[in-house]
Amino acid sequence: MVGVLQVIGAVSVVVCIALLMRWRFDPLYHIPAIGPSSPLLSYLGAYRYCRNAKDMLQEGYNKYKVFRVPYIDRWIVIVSGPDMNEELRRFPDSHVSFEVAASEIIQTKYTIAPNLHRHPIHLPVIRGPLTRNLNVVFAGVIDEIQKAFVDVIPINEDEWTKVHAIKVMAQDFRQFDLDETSLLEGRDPEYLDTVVNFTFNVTRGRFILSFVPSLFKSAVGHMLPWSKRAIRRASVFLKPLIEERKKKLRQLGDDWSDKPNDLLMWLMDEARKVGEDDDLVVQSVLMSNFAAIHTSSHSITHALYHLAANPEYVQPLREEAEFIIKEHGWTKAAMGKMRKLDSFMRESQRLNGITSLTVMRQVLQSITLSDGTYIPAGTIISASARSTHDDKQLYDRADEFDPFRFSDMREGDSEGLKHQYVTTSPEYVAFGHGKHACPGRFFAVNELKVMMVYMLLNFDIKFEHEGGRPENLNIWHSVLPAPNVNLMFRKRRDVLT
Ligand code: HEM
Repeated sequence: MVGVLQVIGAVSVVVCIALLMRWRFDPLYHIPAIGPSSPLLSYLGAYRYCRNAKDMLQEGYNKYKVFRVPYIDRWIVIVSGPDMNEELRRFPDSHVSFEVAASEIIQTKYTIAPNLHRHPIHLPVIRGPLTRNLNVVFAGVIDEIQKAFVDVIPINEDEWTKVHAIKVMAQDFRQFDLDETSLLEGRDPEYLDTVVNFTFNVTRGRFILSFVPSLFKSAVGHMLPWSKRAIRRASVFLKPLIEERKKKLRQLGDDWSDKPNDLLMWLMDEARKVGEDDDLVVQSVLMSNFAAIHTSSHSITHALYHLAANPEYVQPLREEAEFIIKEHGWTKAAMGKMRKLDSFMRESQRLNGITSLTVMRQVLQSITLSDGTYIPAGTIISASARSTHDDKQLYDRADEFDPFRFSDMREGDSEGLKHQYVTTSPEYVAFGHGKHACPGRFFAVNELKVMMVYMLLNFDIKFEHEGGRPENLNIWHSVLPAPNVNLMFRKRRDVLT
């Protein structure tokens, strides 16, 4: 018995020494940690970061130029302030990589699809044809939005109708999910659910993998069922459509005069360029929707919460929208002219960006930052969007929602474009900044504006229960609109009661 206890004691001592050595000789040891950094205790810090990332990031931002926060299974190094944000985005792809960081954080290979990890064809499509064809896509989007609203917000003539904002906005976005599949006869509910639930399943898979040691990640990752199931289900709907288009391509080639100009066709073209088949097209439709649906639905929900909390802003926004639409119709040009709305949306996103961390990169070759901090290869490094946007040196009354702060800045300003919703800068990183800033933002901004204008012009909106704007929910660095909140919609009357 004594012998067994001695062995257990000796093993425990060896494990403790090994953990202490690993901690002491961790190449990130010299970077200040927020929360405890010692072995095991750092998990308490990770638990706190999960619930309270905002405060921990703010603490680091106030104290240090470079610091680290504990994520589930690793440390993330954070830089503070616009000058460091700018420095980070300037590192070349040979030294730091957005793709590797994203795929490490999301575990793309297992939670989305291995093929997509090798051939991210959605990127050139979103950057290229989707953005170039915004005018063409725009007409379809307006049509779809109008149809979608009739489906998801059934309004009674004179009564208030209860609407669960997050759910309804996500439903709305799935109904015009960037490709002709949304126009499939009857908008098949199974396909639409597959698209929307995909995000949830990616998050679930990622969460499970975070508890799996690196050595076993591949084995466990390959066993996760959800992305395979989603790809199978989406294939049932997409593959016949893809096949039909391929047949036409074979028959007509360049003479196909009414070749569709939509996401599905652009993805098919891109897959052909990299020598891949229909599976990659299906995966990239899902990936595009993954990138688009929840980001957009959360952003608009945040903005609606501000509108419901501050009904005094409804009138100026309505007046602007009515005036501009009268002159320019429901066009992309009209959306571009709505500066107050643009500012309202940008300000909502300044305070409620979908993530507290942006400009995230994985270091491929060790780098040294301008303050002398050495960052070894393999580290994930990021800017703190949350704290940058709360910085009182950058924004007057930074903690207040001031909806027209950006349109006021644009008044008579030769740098007007600098303050529009799509523009990124070291001070405004809600869409990231630099080469890997969100490529879908040009599409998203127009889409969100059309939805806001539609709601402003057709509905009165208030919270089900009074008491102001509900607090956001922060889980790790994700910033979600308060769940379980109902908004009340009513057919618009000119005077709000
Ligand atoms: C308001 C809505 C949206 C928000 C707030 C948003 C935000 C972001 C952010 C913060 C990033 C990471 C950038 C970084 O950290 O440097 C990102 C990347 C990305 N977004 Fe968006 N996004 C939105 C809508 C969309 C839409 C509609 C699409 C697709 C049409 C899209 C496609 C992407 C893609 C593909 C990336 C990865 C870029 C890359 O790999 O270089 N996003 N987005």
